[in-house]
Amino acid sequence: MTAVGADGLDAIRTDPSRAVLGFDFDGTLAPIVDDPAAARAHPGAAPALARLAPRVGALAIITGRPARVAVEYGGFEGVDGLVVLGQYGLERWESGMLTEPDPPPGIAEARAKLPGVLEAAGAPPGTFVEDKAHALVVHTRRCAEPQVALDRLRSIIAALAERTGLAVEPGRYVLELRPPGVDKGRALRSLADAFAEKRGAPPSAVLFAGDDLGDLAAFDAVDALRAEGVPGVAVCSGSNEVTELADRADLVVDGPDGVVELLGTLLDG
Ligand SMILES: O=P(O)(O)OC[C@H]1O[C@H](O[C@H]2O[C@H](CO)[C@@H](O)[C@H](O)[C@H]2O)[C@H](O)[C@@H](O)[C@@H]1O
Repeated sequence: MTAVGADGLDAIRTDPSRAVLGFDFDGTLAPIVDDPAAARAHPGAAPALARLAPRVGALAIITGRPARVAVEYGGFEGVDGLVVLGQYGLERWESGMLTEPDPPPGIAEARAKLPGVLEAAGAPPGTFVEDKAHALVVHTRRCAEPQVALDRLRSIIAALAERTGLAVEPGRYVLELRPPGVDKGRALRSLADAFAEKRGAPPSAVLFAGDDLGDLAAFDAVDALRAEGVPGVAVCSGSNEVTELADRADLVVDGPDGVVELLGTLLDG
């Protein structure tokens, strides 16, 4: 644990009612599995979030998943006060209400071209596409050599993104084509700013926990808030697939088991 991270945790425990907490879903609250449709939150996640929600300033899941999917797979429907920011902040779910924009026009073109592009690139057996309406995700986890497959597809997915006005979000054996202009850092920042506006004072502390490259933007937001005087903690849900987050984190825990254990200690003031 870094010294500034320990200060951030102390600040949360001292004044939880003004703390802003954000959690990634896959790999952080839900163990990674081969089939994205089979992912489910750790059984302790929803109960721990339900205990925290009424006691903290803001509590959010910030995920690449569609918000409705995260709510369903997480079992978060009954967690009063929880906000789910889906598709990297494009969508907002709160108290059963979902707000989402129309999909960007480039998605339809990318959807039409992607099968041909994958075939022309010689995408290995096991490669498949997850269609999230606002984004398309190319998965290689089920290939015989997932990293080799991902590396083979990187440049053609980047070229397709360029042609269709989309951004590429790389992740754990995935390359995602998604709308530009959103990321988890902006999403976390918007939560902190909304809290400050509503309460007339900045949060007492901010925490974000994640496991994948898309979570680094939220770590950047924790750093930026810290530079403005808000104590912060960046938590890495550790895995042997991604090392970049552990290098940047204040605290590394043992995957979703470790994250759920941490959730249970955040009110131990
Ligand atoms: O922001 P997150 O909540 O971490 O979502 C990011 C992507 O996660 C999903 O893929 C990851 O989890 C799958 C299920 O465990 C796994 O099979 C895959 O290899 C992982 O990359 C999801 O399918 C994507 O749509 C999300 O963007």
